Amino acid sequence: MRYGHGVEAVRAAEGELMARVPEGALMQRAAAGLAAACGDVLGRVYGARVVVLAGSGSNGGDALFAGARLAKRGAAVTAVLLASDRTHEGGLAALLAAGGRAVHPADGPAVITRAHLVLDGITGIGGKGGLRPAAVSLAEAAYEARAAIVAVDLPSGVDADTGEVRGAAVRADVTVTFGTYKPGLLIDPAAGLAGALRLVDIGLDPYLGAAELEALQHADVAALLPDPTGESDKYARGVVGIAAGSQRYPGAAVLAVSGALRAGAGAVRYVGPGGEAVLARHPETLVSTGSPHEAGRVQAWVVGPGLGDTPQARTTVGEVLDSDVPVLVDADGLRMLDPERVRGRTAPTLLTPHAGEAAALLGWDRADVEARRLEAVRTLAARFGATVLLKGSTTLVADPRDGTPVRVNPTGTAWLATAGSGDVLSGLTGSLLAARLDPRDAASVGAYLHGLSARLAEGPLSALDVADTIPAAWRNVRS
Ligand SMILES: NC(=O)C1=CN([C@@H]2O[C@H](COP(=O)(O)OP(=O)(O)OC[C@H]3O[C@@H](n4cnc5c(N)ncnc54)[C@H](O)[C@@H]3O)[C@@H](O)[C@H]2O)[C@@H](O)CC1
Ligand SMILES: Nc1ncnc2c1ncn2[C@@H]1O[C@H](COP(=O)(O)OP(=O)(O)O)[C@@H](O)[C@H]1O
Ligand SMILES: [K+]
Repeated sequence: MRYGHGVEAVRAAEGELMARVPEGALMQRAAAGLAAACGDVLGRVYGARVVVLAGSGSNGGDALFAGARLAKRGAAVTAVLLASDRTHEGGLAALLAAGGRAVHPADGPAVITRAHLVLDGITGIGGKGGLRPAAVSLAEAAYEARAAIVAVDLPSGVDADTGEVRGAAVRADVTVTFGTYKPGLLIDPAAGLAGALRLVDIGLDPYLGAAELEALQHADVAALLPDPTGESDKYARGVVGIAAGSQRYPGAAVLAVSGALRAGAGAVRYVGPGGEAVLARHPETLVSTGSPHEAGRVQAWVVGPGLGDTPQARTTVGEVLDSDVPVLVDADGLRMLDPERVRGRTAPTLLTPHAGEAAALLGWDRADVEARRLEAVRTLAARFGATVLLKGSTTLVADPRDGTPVRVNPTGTAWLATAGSGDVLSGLTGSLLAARLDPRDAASVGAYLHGLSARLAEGPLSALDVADTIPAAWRNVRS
């Protein structure tokens, strides 16, 4: 598991730790890890041209001390001092003593043009808002120079706590972060600017407290996958009910059923007008044309994909919500939700909106959901008393229980932005709910397998390709 902590928790932990170690020790640990990462990026440090963009705080201090270490190993290091009257004194002194030099920002672009590596030490967790104009032109010069850009702790200009990007920000190839992942490194749009992440242990762990965010890794998913045992029968493995599709969108039914079958459901019961299309593709499906309560026993329901917005669809959603098993509501089903009705359910509910659907549920603009994903998903979970999986470039899963970390899915790929892939996710996740995973686990394992399937499919893919690759993703997690 990867854990993320916000600025307040990091500052508190730093305070505790600093009281126990010699002054400056943490910054030296950070700088040593940073210099080692720069060495890996450069391949050969001796003779490399390195530029340090040094802001006024400790982030600049980390970068300057790392620059000093690289200078000692034979790199030609130039610091561009963004606030020359407030530069970290010890860091600058160390760099100059190691043979580095310092220049004014106006001279920055000329040295950046020739650099092999640019260290972004403008702001870290103390940054407020986007980059200021002097820094913007340096960040642009670094980007144009095609130098490798290594961000110190965070790409400067992004919001460490939320992943928001409110102005200009550095676009890094690698971010070397200290002690723990900050939310802004894991959540888009900021995460998209961080490049590859590298965590340097500076000894904060014992003082960090409960995580705010979690990202599952292969081993975590492997431990949660519901593999059948010798005693399993189809009921023990989980029967999932799918109420999806319409005359107009029978394909949504096929895709949701595909997702469920590929994710190990013991059986899939389908209700709705798409039965013929479902059977043509998946003859093993138990199809009925009546209403959900006539379909027979299921361990979880998926309702909503391609359902349309008709009185019949509303009745279907209402009946499913009346059931006493976990329910996943997606797509059209989300338009028919009353928070009180969801809150009053006896079994868990999982909502899986994309940004547009989340915006409609919240009464926000879609762009605001995309900019403030963490706030959006938490607000929805609290309002509905439900687990919420917010889809998109970073899929987030929030639980209504207080203090439960939000899960961030690390496996997505933009190739998933293809019609119908969300329907596959709903069936896949419904199958995990039917296998009795806790809704938060079902949602985060579902998103993980879904993203991994798309990655394994490599390149352009259709939603059915995603479904067909789920077993390979399952094996990949197991291997
Ligand atoms: N002090 C220590 O021993 C350690 C410090 N670390 C580093 O210290 C950083 C936090 O340091 P600070 O609290 O000094 O804060 P930062 O260095 O992140 O930034 C604060 C400084 O930047 C200025 N600033 C804020 N927003 C700005 C903007 N948009 N444009 C330009 N300047 C802006 C502020 O005026 C302030 O001087 C961490 O991110 C990390 O890099 C630790 O990770 C390692 C241990
Ligand atoms: N830029 C992106 N990067 C990664 N995943 C994405 C991106 N855009 C969309 N996705 C994923 O693709 C799927 C699309 O689902 P959805 O929006 O419901 O589409 P549909 O209704 O066509 O099935 C979701 O799993 C979502 O997380
Ligand atoms: K930085």
